[in-house]
Amino acid sequence: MSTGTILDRICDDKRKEVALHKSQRPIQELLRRAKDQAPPRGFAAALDRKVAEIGIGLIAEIKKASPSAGLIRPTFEPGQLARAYARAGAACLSVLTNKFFQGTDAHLGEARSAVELPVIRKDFVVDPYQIVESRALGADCVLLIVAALSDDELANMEDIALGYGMDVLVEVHDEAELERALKLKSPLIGVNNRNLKIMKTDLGTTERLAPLIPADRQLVCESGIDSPSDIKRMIAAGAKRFLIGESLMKRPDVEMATKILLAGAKG
Ligand SMILES: O=C(O)c1ccccc1NCC(=O)[C@H](O)[C@H](O)COP(=O)(O)O
Repeated sequence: MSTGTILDRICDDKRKEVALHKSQRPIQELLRRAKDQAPPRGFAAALDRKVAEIGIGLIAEIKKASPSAGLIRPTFEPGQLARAYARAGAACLSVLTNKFFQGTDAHLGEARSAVELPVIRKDFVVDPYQIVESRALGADCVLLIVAALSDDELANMEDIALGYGMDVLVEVHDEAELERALKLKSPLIGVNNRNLKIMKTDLGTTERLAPLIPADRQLVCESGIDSPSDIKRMIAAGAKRFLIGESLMKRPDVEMATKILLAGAKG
């Protein structure tokens, strides 16, 4: 019988998957592939540019399914979705490569090769091997979830990612995790509004944590943003950068839905 949160379950599964990958693809091979990649596209810089240009930096997520919502988008073509998001004015893409979200590593390459936007590999990193693997797949940024890692693991994996020139999005859910995140070097601090214990989103999380984020860090408001009024509320709390998946993925016309969200947030 499984205990703990969904995060515990996903991370336990990921540890097994990484052990298998290590036996199939030795680290030396990944190191070579990571070295052969073109340089990262500059994820944080792309967000900054969009914030300067239109006031909002959107990380638009390519997400087929999720543990909380089940199947979100039955018709799913990462390249097409990436182009739709790019046309609508997203700054960056997030691509879920985790099987709990019906994501695959191939989705990342398909989305990234379709556009010029930087891409975060959205997965559950539990081992430094996955940082090298992410770069070998072409990722421009990786996610480190504070709740899933020790301080030493966070610092080590952040160093490896920064060494490749990738950006790192450090994700927190509460004050204690934020305190730990601020010991790291990365400027991008993701505040995830999704409570993984009860699987509900609460925008009050960003409202609570935003004032605790120093001016030299950039808040990324993650999860549960459904409408222009949600974005307006989060802007009032101090957010300019957003990670949005489900509310865009469930619309048949993703480009139009993204344009409406971005335009409505300004008005
Ligand atoms: O989305 C889930 O159900 C979920 C469950 C367990 C761990 C993580 C989960 N989501 C990951 C994310 O951070 C979101 O995909 C991302 O912030 C976008 O959120 P949303 O706009 O609510 O799809």
